[in-house]
Amino acid sequence: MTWQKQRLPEDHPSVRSGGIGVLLVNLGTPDEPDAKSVRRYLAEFLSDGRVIEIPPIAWQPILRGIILNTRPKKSARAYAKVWGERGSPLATITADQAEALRERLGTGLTVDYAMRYGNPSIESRLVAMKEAGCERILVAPLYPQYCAATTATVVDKVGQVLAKMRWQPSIRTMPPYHDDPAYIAALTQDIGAQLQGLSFAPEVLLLSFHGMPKRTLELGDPYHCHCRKTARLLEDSLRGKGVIAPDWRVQTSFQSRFGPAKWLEPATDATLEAEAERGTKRIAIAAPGFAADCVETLEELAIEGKRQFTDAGGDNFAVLSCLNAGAPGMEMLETIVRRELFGWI
Ligand SMILES: C=CC1=C(C)c2cc3[nH]c(cc4nc(cc5[nH]c(cc1n2)c(C)c5CCC(=O)O)C(CCC(=O)O)=C4C)c(C)c3C=C
Ligand SMILES: [Fe+2]
Ligand SMILES: [Fe+2]
Repeated sequence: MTWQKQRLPEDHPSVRSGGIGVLLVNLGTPDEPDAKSVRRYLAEFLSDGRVIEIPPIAWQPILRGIILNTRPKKSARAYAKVWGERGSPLATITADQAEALRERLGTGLTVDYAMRYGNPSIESRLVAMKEAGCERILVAPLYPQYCAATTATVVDKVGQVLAKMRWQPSIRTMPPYHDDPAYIAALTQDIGAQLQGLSFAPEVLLLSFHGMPKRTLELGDPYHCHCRKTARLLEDSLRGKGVIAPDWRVQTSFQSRFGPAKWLEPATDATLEAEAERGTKRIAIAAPGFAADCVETLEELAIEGKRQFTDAGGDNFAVLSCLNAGAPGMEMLETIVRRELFGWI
């Protein structure tokens, strides 16, 4: 980034320009694990028409009258179980990913992170990057599988922020990377290392993705297909590299159902129970669709999932960590980000 003072009239404001930035974006999380903070976060998240595809006139009374009076208390209890010294795991890990990427890309680039809902907001970070002189910004939604409720809403938000700027930076957005060889290789390496460290040999490796209303698949959202393709490529890679034994089964499921509508199936909780009931004693779960561990992996899978599996008769249960800011995941992110910055750096 350059501090351009050359040949400006004395009374001309100084402007920073010429910089290039990368903005990592994840979903968002409450500021604190209490009902008030969770309520504020859920109110923003669940008011997004990309997330709840019901007309606001019908949805807002349900949201304000029922959901925001019941769910925050329950969700806050889940967040409290996984909250770390530095705060929400999702925010902490995303900050660590930005730091690690900054080190890998070198000092010539500005690397920051934002949350689609909550803090730090996309608006605050984009404005800060522009003020720091970034004229070109790569926005990188940390979602391997494209989904309107996640990827598209980040791009929508960026558009809303740009709409308020007189002097806009040029923007690129990182594409989904569900079938990128760098992503499959990172998962293979990371999952392989974690499986080797287990004290038991699983009979089943369950790949659990965040769910979506089934209707979105019928409306043309590629999310389900992206998840299925990731699962297929990952299983092929794990088998091809001898990471998993030939007799292990690899299953795919969808977690975190929200509301009464039909969601993608099979559901993770039902799969865990069904596996235990058919006699599976040892299971490992990976969540390849989450770039960072969060309440959905650390509480819903690691705590609730374990209870569901063992209550139904299972013995050994392990949830593997997400790629987070570890070397395989950061290697992948650096590869993809450098590719998307082509021509800019
Ligand atoms: C990884 C992709 C994700 C998709 C697709 C997704 C869709 C989706 N989610 C909800 C509702 C909730 N999700 C919640 C948490 C949450 N969701 C994702 C990711 C995806 N969501 C993450 C990374 C997180 C964790 C956030 C954290 O702070 O750790 C929650 C909040 C928690 C709770 O109350 O259970 C809700 C609610 C919908 C409705 C949806 C698609 C329509
Ligand atoms: Fe979600
Ligand atoms: Fe959940």
